[in-house]
Amino acid sequence: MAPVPISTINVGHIDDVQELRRTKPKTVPQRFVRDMTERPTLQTSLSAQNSDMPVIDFSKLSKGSKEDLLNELCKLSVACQEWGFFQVINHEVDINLMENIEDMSKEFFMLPLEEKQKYPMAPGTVQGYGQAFVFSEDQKLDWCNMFALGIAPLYVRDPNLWPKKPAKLSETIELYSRKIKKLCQNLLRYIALGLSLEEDVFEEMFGEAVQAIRMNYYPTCSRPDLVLGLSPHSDGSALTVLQQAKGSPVGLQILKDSRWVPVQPIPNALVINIGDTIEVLTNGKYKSVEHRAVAHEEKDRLSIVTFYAPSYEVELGPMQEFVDENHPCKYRRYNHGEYSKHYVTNKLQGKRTLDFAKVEKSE
Ligand SMILES: O=C(O)CCC(=O)C(=O)O
Ligand SMILES: [Fe+2]
Repeated sequence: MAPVPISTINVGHIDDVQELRRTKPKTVPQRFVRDMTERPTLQTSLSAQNSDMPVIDFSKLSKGSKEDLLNELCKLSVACQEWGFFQVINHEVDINLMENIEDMSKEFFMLPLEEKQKYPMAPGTVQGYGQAFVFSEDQKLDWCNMFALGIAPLYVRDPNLWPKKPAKLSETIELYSRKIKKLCQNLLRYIALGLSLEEDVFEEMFGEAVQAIRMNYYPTCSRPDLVLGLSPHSDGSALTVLQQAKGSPVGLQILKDSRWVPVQPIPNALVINIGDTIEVLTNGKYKSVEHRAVAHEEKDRLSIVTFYAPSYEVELGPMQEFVDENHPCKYRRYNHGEYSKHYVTNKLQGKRTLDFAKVEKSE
């Protein structure tokens, strides 16, 4: 994703959260303390209640009877309309591979700071080790360390940022990303079928898809009630695939009916969410839902997140199938590369990133 001119950015000193935790375990610097309205303990956040987020059985889509397929497509469609999120089980991504990437990512985050800082995330960029989307000194920081890499096409890669330690992490990321790509391609096919579209419509439209990976490591926090692990946002992708490491506490929350609903991890499942691209293409029928992560007092948490999006050259807008007199066109057409630039620079303004493409209502 295109960087903002670095000369224009002053982000001040950004504490490394793991170091902060190690050296001053009781301290939460002011820059991490959220305004009252953003804190996770407000009445608006549900904690006791489990979410009923739909669970899709991938094997029923790929290998089931015709009846299984139709039932599961129907569930998938409801999930995308009402939740924008679902968990997928029996997804054909090898469990050992998932464990390997988890273990190695944890090992990476446990390395000394000097080692991790060999791959720095420069202000205004979104690849490398550090905090993404920090653009100003006044901005609140997330209680999180991130390590992000562009995966595909090859031109989005920065080879200097691919880690040398642990020895097999880079190789594992490569293999994992190929399997997740396959899953995204398949899910997009089923999403198309569930919308009564040709099954290859998204793949053909997207061209050479852009794929990126981000590991989010949330250290424990002495005051999880004051901070956020990750600020509220919707994803700028078409689809996002999120793996929660084994033993992770509940951390992801999604905004549903104006309440923050926690996502209960299901062992070996992957969490999938609809990103902004699919919301635009379906003219808002499928939702790119806001979500955030909260910190935890006793348990650290790791998530491994893949973003799958169209090629930057692609022009996007609502498909004609989703626009009629009852469903007026909500989004204008735009270039996905331009949108991606906007996404990176605009997250700090607390606006929905899709406002970029909203069609103004004329009275
Ligand atoms: O760690 C999580 O659960 C959320 C991650 C996420 O939303 C993201 O990386 O975009
Ligand atoms: Fe996200």
